[in-house]
Amino acid sequence: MAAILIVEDDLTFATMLKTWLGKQGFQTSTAGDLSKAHKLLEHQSYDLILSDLRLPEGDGLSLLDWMQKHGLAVPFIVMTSYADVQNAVNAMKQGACDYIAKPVQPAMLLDKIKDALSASSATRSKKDTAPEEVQADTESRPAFLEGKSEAARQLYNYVALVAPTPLSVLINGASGTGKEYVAHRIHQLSKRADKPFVAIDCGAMLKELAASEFFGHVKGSFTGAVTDKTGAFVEANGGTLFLDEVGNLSYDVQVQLLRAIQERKIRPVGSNQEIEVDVRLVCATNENLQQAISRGEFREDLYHRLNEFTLHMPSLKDRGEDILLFANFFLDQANKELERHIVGFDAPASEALLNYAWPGNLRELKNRVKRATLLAQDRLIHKTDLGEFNVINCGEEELPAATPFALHDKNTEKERILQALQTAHHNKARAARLLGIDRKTLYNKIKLYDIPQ
Ligand SMILES: Nc1ncnc2c1ncn2[C@@H]1O[C@H](COP(=O)(O)OP(=O)(O)OP(=O)(O)O)[C@@H](O)[C@H]1O
Repeated sequence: MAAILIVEDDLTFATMLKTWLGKQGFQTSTAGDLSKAHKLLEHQSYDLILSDLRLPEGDGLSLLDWMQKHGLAVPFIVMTSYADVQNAVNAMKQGACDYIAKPVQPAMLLDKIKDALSASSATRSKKDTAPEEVQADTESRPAFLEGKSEAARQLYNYVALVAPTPLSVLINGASGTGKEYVAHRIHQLSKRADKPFVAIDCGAMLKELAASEFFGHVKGSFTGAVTDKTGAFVEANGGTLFLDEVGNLSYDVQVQLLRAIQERKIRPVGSNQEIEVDVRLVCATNENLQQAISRGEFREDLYHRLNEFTLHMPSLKDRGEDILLFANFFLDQANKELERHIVGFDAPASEALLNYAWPGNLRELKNRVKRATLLAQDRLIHKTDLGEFNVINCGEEELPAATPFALHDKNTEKERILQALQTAHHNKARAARLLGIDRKTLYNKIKLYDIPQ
């Protein structure tokens, strides 16, 4: 039985319509004004909306607008007087599927309702019949959104310019801003798109195994080398090698890496044969490598090799217009993953999303939206579903100088690391400072305790 919402301030007419539609086999609710309509739409699902054009506190057009902002795509029929036909046409331009002039002729209204309902179920089943296509697409490459803010426009202009060139790219930006996603994008838009994209997390790599990770090894070359191993350079041959957290490489490994890049040859550990390689390097860092150079921790010659072109990732708080776009994008992803059908965010939730400083950037937004999708009781996400928004500023200067989560006891170590990561919004540099350990140690412990990243 299709459910219809009647939005009409003339109560007598609304009741007549309700009774008559009920007799035709429809389930109906009525709203006398916009706020009641908003409330009903937030809590219930409708198959069709029948709305008067003129309403107290606004009109049918503003209801359409509200629905679009909340991602509600429900067939919408406007009821209007003859004098208002131009506005009805405007409503159709804005997304209404039909209009009917008052006084309403019941037979004509019934035809229009049936047409609108069958058109909408046809669109739905068309969407439902192509799941494999959607599936294949989302599985073969990461689902990606660019955004519409000025900062995003500039970033993707640069990405489009640099991607097809052979230049090595250094992407810098705070944790969770999407550096790895941009690296993928560069690969997809490059001439190497049909060759491999290999990602190495230098932050999580043990110093002793780094050479083997990059260049491979031959069986028996060191204790534990029980089989031959192909390194990342050979795996990525012809394609792109992405080095995340490149600032974490030890000095020795930096020397070996520089040599491989300069000579375009590598030698697996324990082998005396050199292998020619052709890889494009894209690296990411959330620390200031120039400062690392001045401290003598990062080689300047390697820095210049890796940094033929720099991309700076904007923080989410500087991408105001993109916040709700990403929130809805992550909501779609979460709905699929969690098999839920949440349709959007209510006004206070949207406002909270827009006003928050997002210290954990896109990663934090994605996590909050996923959690809210799971918790939401209604069709729309409310502010309370999104959790607390009181930690507004997590800038370095705000961090306590002491190490409140310091690791003293092996039994509680994992729990403390989890707490520190949560407090630092999964920014590992900050979490490491809170714990009083360096970032490499934190990465090793994350691996040791199998903490999801
Ligand atoms: N453009 C995008 N479109 C869709 N999702 C994105 C996009 N950018 C980032 N994300 C999401 O945000 C999360 C964080 O992105 P990513 O891992 O690329 O950030 P990062 O800057 O490399 O973080 P870190 O420095 O901590 O490694 C990812 O899990 C991804 O799901």
